[in-house]
Amino acid sequence: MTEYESIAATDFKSDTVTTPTPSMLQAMLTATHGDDVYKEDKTTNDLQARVAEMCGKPAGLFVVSGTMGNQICLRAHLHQPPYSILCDYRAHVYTHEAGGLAMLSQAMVTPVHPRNKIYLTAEDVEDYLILGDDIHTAPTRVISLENTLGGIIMPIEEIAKISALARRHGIKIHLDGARLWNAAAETGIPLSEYGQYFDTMSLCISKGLGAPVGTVIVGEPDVLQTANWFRKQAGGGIRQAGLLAAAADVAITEIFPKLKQTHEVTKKLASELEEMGLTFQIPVQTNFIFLDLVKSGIDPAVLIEEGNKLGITIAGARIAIHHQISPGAIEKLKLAVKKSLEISKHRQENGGTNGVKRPEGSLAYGVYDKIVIDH
Ligand SMILES: Cc1ncc(COP(=O)(O)O)c(C=O)c1O
Ligand SMILES: C[C@@H](O)[C@H](N)C(=O)O
Repeated sequence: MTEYESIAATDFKSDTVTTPTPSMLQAMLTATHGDDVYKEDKTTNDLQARVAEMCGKPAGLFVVSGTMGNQICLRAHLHQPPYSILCDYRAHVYTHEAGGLAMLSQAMVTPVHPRNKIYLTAEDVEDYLILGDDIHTAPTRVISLENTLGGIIMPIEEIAKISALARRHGIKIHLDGARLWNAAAETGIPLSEYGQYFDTMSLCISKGLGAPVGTVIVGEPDVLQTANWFRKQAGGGIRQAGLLAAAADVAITEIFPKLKQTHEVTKKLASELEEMGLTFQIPVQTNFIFLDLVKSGIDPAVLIEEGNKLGITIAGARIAIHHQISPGAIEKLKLAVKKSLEISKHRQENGGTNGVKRPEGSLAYGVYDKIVIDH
């Protein structure tokens, strides 16, 4: 396969920017062209079966995005409002899915702050479950976990305890597994071992795995049939889905095995940034580095600007590493950070402020660091 350089080679804003490899594009040319709304596309059906089997689940459904995957799984678990969904206060399903839980599911959310400030524990969850039928409440009907969350791997022992807690109370449990591939690659734990603890899981193939489009949700056939109904309702029925499924299939085969290497690149960069005096908001465990710009006194606007001058894209405190990031871009990122530190030091030495302060108690999550630039 000929060497190529992706436009994502210099883009640190997310791992969603990964672009299809030549082999993915090649596979698209030979994909089947069945109509997936009628379940007639072999390439799509084969992908769904492959991911379901990897996760130890009986059924899979190909959808166009992680947001759709999460929202239709969660909606499929909900039957009679009032009800609520319990999740981490930073969870993507709560913070970055356009209010879908309120609008599509008409659900209340119980956003929980982990005591350890890193990942939810069974103790955290148990303290906030809404049980019983008190008419003042919206009982918890689904627990939604995220692994990885901000690159953090949730220990499977904790997942097992939370799953047992959910099942003890007849509560459904969903995993936003947009980056479960990263957790599995880093821990060596098979997807199927994670799958045993969840009623549904949503796995994105369009992030670190690099497919152009697509997520596969897995679970029991009846639940996915209901989810498929909501997919269709949202206009998510896909005609010749095989073109996209073919690329996704190659992404799993070719890029999933490379994720561990991406994590090593991330950790090496993190240690070099630490040597420069940087600190991080949360531990670096997979493919994300969350710089603590407040502690280091770096103004995010300066960091973004210094990156642009060097021809790389930095979005803020979160540095996302993926398989298409070039070694040259890594060097430029370190230079941008070095320059930003110098500018901040110069400002402070001349009586200025570094212009950065974080509202109390906020742990920024998502694409941009939610900090106030106090000009
Ligand atoms: C953890 C997590 N879950 C779900 C999603 C949603 O995926 P999509 O952007 O494909 O809707 C994202 C973002 O891409 C994410 O980071
Ligand atoms: C922005 C957010 O939705 C996306 N999932 C990301 O991690 O970049």
